[in-house]
Amino acid sequence: MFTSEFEPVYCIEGGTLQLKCTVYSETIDVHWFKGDMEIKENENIHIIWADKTHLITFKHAKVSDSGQYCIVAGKVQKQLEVTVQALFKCPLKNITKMEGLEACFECEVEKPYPGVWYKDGKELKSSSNIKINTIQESVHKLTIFQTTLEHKGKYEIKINNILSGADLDIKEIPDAIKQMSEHDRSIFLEAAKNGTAARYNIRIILVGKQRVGKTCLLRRLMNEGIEGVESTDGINIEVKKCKINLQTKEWIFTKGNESPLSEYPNDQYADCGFWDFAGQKEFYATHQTFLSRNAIYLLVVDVSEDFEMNTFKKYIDFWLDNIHCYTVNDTDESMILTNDLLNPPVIIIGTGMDKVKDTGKTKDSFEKFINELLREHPKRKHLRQLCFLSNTKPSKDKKEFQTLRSDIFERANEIPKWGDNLPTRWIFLEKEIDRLVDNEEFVISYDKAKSLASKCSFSLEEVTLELDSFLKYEHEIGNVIFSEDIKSYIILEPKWLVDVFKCFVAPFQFQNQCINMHEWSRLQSTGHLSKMLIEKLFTKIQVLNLTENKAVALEERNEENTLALQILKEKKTFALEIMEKFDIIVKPITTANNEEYYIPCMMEATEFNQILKTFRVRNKKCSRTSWFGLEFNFLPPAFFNHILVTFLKKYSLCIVGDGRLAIYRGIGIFDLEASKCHKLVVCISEYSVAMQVWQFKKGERICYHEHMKYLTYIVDLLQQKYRIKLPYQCFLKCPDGTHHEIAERIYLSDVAKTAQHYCPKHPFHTLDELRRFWFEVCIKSLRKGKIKTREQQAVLNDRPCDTYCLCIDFKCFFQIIAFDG
Ligand SMILES: Nc1nc2c(ncn2[C@@H]2O[C@H](COP(=O)(O)OP(=O)(O)OP(=O)(O)O)[C@@H](O)[C@H]2O)c(=O)[nH]1
Repeated sequence: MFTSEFEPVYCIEGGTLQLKCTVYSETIDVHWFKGDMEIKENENIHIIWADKTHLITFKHAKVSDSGQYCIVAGKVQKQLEVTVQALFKCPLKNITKMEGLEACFECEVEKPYPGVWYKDGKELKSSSNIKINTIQESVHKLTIFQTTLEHKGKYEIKINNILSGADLDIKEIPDAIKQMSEHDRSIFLEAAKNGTAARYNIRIILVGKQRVGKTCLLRRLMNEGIEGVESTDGINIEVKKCKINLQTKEWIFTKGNESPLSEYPNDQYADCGFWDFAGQKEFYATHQTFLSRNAIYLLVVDVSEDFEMNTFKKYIDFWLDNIHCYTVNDTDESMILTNDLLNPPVIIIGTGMDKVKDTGKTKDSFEKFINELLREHPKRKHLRQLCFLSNTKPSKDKKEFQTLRSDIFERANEIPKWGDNLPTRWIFLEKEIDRLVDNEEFVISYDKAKSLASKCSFSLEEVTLELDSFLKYEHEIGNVIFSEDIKSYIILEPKWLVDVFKCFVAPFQFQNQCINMHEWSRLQSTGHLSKMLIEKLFTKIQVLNLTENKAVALEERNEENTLALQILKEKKTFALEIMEKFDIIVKPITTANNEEYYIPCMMEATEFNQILKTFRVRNKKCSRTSWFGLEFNFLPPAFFNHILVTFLKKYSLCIVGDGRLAIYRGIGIFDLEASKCHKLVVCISEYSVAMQVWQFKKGERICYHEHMKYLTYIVDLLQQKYRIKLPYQCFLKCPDGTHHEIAERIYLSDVAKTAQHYCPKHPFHTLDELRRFWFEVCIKSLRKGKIKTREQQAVLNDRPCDTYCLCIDFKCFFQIIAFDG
């Protein structure tokens, strides 16, 4: 029947596929089959014959055209093997890259054809950031040099009418990395070249007044009972005990000695950590270190209390202010959710519902109360919802806590970029650190961290550089505590630092091991922290608890213990250094080169009048300058310390008669020069810092401008360092006035309006009188027209007085005008 041979046919996808046969007579009908199906003509398939020759043509062959074909002529059939080879030897592959890195799509084709690239259906051309090229005509490449989030999308290449496509996913650089230096960012990107993975963290911070039920609420959230709950000493941190399934939103807890949750994959489960802050005020000086901008805050209040009580309002205001200062400025995108919402989110939880008679009424009046309290204040924008419950008498199925868990998860989702994409090797190192923490190794040496980093394939030549960037990132997000200037040790578990802090900063109820020590009462009155007291206070932490006697005994026994002892000593020194770093303790500068530690936040308050008496300030031979001060909308308690400690590190403290240093709670008195006739007094009260100079030499007209400038400088610097915003305004006050009372303050933003100010102690003060101690240019000379340029007149007449402050230095005058404009 057939007069032709049937050889296997081969063709490349997109090309023309032709199958041919000849039969012995023109009258014979030929039918083409693939499998059982007869092939019919369509726009891609043509079937023709001429005389004895039959031909079937596939215009654009597809890979699916491959297979066994059957050609039937009368009752005879022949088999024919057809292979259509895919055009793309190597098709495009999906790519996931960290933003900022290079992304390169590549494909290889069987036959050299030109290709056209598309992104989301639109043709792409080469540009400064995009390169399109071909290697030996068969490898097509598309390179995007510096990817941004806009480059995300579907990329395709069309070659000989065949498309190959793949997705480009761009992972955003974690926010914490964006805040770091250019150098750290480039190290991060280098590490990210070897692959990245996502990691989700939720930090839930419970805050509020003491005894309102924070710890009970934490226990309830963790599905535990509330028996035996005691007042919290410091901060109770519960981490690595809870994971949340990102899909099902189920919360998974471990209890007691159950195996840790490390087997749950990071990209499918979020790590959830709880930080329960003690409510006693004494702890506030150290709490700031552990507050975070990347957290969900549960502000707990006992709604069975009288809302109208001043303390009730004060605590809500206080915590919302504390949280609000993380909203750095209005352009910080990560903090602004929408026009009406700011991050970090806050849920107010009203406990004690079992104690109120009419729950409906309580809810209504609490809502009304919050509305009144916050009104139009921007801090209101952190508030997400109010929630009412009882810890002691929950509902039967405890559904209210389940609902709260779901709400918390929803809030976490709202925090932009809450899933951080990290270089895979960084995640490995995080896991190594978790393992150490599971074995209760909370502090490790830098060398040990280095060897762990090498184990996790950190770049060999630059292991310390990459390790430092990694540690800075982990510090920024609150997983570890690391400081580049005290590198000897790294705190892997913030709990350790909380423990160190609470050894020193805690209400007396938690310090009764010191009850019999006169050093303790000395600390309270003078701030002095003796070596013996340090040792005693350290006994509060198990791992640092080794008294000298025990130590010597150990030392005598064997060498290994000597080494252990050495490490222990080093860790104690490190603990002190780190407390110094956080301004909890300080070695003040004195003329006698003081080497002793002081702890200003643990001192009891001293009456200012008492200090005036000690220094005989009311003596005729002493004159006092006006007060210059800054009044803040809100000043976090830790800033109280930071400001005072910064002065203690720069200015030499006065020494009082009995050899005591002139440091008091919130007050430092410093000698400005060797004759000790000029004493700078810095006073920090609730929401203000004020300074005055006591002059024990008459007849001098000195301007203390540089000290005033130093104060504003450090306040601005501290805000930058801690990335919080603390708006303030400058004020002046009569020399005899009290620094902490708001009454009679003359705000610099008002002084341009009047030249004289009423004073209750004296009939009035001229502005010049108050200003001349702090500002070199007095308004009088401006008024008298000694300075005549138009700009200067403008300063005199219209400019807000903050501009005056900056204008005093004539050398700067020109720049300042430009600054204001
Ligand atoms: N009736 C009632 N009592 C509660 C409720 N929540 C907590 N308590 C009780 O209040 C007391 C203090 O509870 P904690 O959970 O320790 O309070 P806290 O806010 O953590 O206290 P600090 O750690 O000192 O700041 C305990 O005796 C609890 O039993 C509640 O909803 N109703």
